[in-house]
Amino acid sequence: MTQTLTIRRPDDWHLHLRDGEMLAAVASYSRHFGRAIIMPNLVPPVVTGAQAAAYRDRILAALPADVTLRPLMTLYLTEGTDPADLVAAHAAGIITAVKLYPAGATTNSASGVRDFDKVRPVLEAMAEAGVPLCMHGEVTDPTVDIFDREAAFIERVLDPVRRATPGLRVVMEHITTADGVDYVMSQRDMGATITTHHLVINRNHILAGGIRPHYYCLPVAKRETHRLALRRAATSGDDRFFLGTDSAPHPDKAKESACGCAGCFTAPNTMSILAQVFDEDGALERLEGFTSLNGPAFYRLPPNEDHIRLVKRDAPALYPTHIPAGAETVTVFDPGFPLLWHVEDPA
Ligand SMILES: NC(=O)N[C@@H](CC(=O)O)C(=O)O
Ligand SMILES: [Zn+2]
Ligand SMILES: [Zn+2]
Repeated sequence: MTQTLTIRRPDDWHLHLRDGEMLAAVASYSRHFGRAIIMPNLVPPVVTGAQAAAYRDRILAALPADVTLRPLMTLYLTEGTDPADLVAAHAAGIITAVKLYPAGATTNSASGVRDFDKVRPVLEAMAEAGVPLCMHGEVTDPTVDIFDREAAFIERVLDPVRRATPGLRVVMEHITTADGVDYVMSQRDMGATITTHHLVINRNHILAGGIRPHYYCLPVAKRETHRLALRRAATSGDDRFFLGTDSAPHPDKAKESACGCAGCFTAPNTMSILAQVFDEDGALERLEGFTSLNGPAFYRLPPNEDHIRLVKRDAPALYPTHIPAGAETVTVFDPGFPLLWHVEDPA
């Protein structure tokens, strides 16, 4: 028995495509998405409008001719960001948003913000010009337990910034806790992305029965009650929540290491996994809102015109377990259950 579901083409509101050989290796795996917000944490980071335009051109050059993904660029906010350059890049359509990494919070975040007062003029200019701010929501205070860093960020940074900068449109990226869900639900004019993997794994998947580096990402997956809160938020139909896969490829050598880096590579099988998750929760009719409607509404963009079709079959959809990237390999996220939903594109 097959079952089909046709939805507007989805968008990915948080994606790492990297650069060079890795970009060439991973770009086509986001083929089902219409648009993607491209994260700027390259080495060195994308900090000016000119760098964002050049990076966008490298992405477009790396995409095969039959992939229509449109990259929406972001700038990496530093304490030295020039508000005039940022506002001009937004007005010219080069960037769609700006990304804030607390310094040291995650992969390639050394140039991030240490002193939030120093970026106050930039945030005010962004509020004025309507440029959304995407935040990696974790404090970096070494005295705060890593499982509490998102909750501490809400109290110490996110809420104070929102109060101090009325009109600033904020996306709390890759929320991982019930605290994140509750905060977003208490606010207006704010969005939150939820990743595919945080709907599937909790911290036991990383740590019980052996350490599994391919499930390690930041913010780190929390306990099961938090995963269930994310599932409820994503499948609720509440338009403040939308998909940002945070697909973040790293060479296997860098993950399977004494100090393995953070990030799950979910681009290849994300839509199959999400269909499975929403199906399991009896919420298939709300999948389109999460993947294809709520994000554009927040970013004040029209939804994609075209569609993809998801088909549930008896035989699972097959995805590679690893992909080659130059001389390296990258492990594809393993959801741990068969993926009965196949993506048919074009619909
Ligand atoms: N999510 C991750 O674990 N890693 C991301 C960075 C990020 O989004 O924080 C990466 O760039 O590898
Ligand atoms: Zn992040
Ligand atoms: Zn990310």
